[in-house]
Amino acid sequence: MADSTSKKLDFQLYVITGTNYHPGRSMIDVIEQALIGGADIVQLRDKTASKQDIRENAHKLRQLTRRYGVPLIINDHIDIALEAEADGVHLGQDDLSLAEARRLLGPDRIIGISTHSIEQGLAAQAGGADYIGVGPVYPTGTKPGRAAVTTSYVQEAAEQIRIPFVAIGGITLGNVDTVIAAGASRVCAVSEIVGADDPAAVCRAFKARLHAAAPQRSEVQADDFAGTGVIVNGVAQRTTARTVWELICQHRLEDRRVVVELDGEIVVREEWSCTPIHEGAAVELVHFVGGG
Ligand SMILES: Cc1ncc(COP(=O)(O)OP(=O)(O)O)c(N)n1
Ligand SMILES: Cc1ncsc1CCOP(=O)(O)O
Ligand SMILES: [Mg+2]
Repeated sequence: MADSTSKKLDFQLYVITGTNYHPGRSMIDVIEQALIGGADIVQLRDKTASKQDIRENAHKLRQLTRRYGVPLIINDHIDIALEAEADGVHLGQDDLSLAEARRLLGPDRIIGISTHSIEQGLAAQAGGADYIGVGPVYPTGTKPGRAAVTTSYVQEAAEQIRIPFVAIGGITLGNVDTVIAAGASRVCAVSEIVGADDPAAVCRAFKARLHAAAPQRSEVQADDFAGTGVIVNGVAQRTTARTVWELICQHRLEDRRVVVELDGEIVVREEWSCTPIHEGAAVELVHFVGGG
């Protein structure tokens, strides 16, 4: 079975594989770095490998994403998604139709649809897509020959689309603030993340920007979730943070030097985004002020 028992899609940072961007490094290592940095959802996309290789990578990614409690989406191949027990598929305008995909996948699996105009976005929403891709926002070598939709479509999507939409295409740390300002609260990147020397650091930086733009997002969306009771620096409180990293962001400490102790044990920085916050957790967030 896929891991998502409900399809409540709660993500900000979507990472897609792109092995051509990291010669000499394994796809699993690079994606694990992205997960350590806080990527919330992973897509396996490989337009050149044999079906057998994609199948094997799907199984490896399924194991990895399961360890991090993160959904796995397979690009294009419904049969591989089912076989690898992925959480869903991503399909483009020229791929299998949404109706046929839903028939094959059933109601519980996630279906994401690429859209390049507000008309396509509204059609995918009406047809039962779980999320839509909005892009490419900027021209990108990862999808050569596809015209950019620009931030105008991001703005239209923010005004009119009621299911989650994710901005994709040429998004970097240099332009993500513009994309967020246009109305995106979720972004997806390939080359900027998997081509980086330090994918974890790039993901942390993306998450900090997304969180700075919408610090209340999870509180607003979590209408059926009153939060986890925790004690932070001796103060009892409820938090919607799912991980140590999210808690740090909620306390606006993401850009500070912080030492974290959870139930008396130090949590090293590399583990912040994969360390869950549990009910009753005692957390010490020690940050250093000024000087060095
Ligand atoms: C999140 C997301 N958005 C868009 C795409 C592109 O899908 P598609 O248009 O089918 O193109 P290919 O990826 O198959 O080349 C995507 N994969 N993911
Ligand atoms: C698959 C896809 N679909 C629209 S843009 C894109 C590629 C995004 O890659 P990058 O983040 O490297 O521009
Ligand atoms: Mg496709």
